[in-house]
Amino acid sequence: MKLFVYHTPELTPTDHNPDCAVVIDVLRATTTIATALNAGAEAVQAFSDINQLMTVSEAWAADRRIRAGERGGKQVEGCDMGNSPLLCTPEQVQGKRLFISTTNGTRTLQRVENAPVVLTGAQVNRQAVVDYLSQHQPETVWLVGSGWEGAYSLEDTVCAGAIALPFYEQNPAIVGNDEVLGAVSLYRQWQDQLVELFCQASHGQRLLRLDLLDDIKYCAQTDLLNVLPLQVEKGLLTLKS
Ligand SMILES: O=C(O)[C@H](CS(=O)(=O)O)OP(=O)(O)O
Ligand SMILES: [Mg+2]
Repeated sequence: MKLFVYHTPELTPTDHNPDCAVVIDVLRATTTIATALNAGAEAVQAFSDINQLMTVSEAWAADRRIRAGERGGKQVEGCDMGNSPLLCTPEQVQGKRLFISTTNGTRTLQRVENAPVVLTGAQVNRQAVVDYLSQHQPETVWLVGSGWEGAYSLEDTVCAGAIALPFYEQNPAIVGNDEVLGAVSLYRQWQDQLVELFCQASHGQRLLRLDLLDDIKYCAQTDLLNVLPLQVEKGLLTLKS
């Protein structure tokens, strides 16, 4: 197995796909996806285009769907919620499909949708991702951060390091690109102070300006949820059983 870390979807190679792609958007899309599925959502369907989300979700009865639309950290008009994982409670999502479109994470999912295996990872389900990779040993694995509008995001790369660390410690030869070592080093440095790191990050600063410190604290909880979102068809994620 070779691990490659890409800080943003724009930095991934365009001429080939990996055997397995792990989409990472800690603040907040992949944290929200893991939380919603853990809370009993039937599935999560991701859209990079909000208008397409609204059209496709129209076919679902209002009591069987939740429209989660976010741009710039704020809820999109006409949606039921924005992108906060704290709203994905069993009472809200049980048995419903979460239709989600966010600023960054849903674009990353689109970028890697043709990979044979697509998973979503966040700090909250880090171990579930590690367990899958350890068990299945894909030949090439991309850990793809979502960044922010094409720019680097600390929180996504530190999560990539959290996933890569156990493999690197077991066999340094798994390193596929320099970014893996950078991510592992970042996580080693900050693993016990993730809230502090996230609050210093540009993304965390944006969320703090929106009074969303509780979201940051929730997203920083390592291995909170033993769930693994798996793409079963392009853009459609369910729990890996
Ligand atoms: O909803 C979020 O936290 C972000 C948007 S922003 O960076 O807060 O403006 O979207 P995501 O796609 O989860 O990075
Ligand atoms: Mg993000």
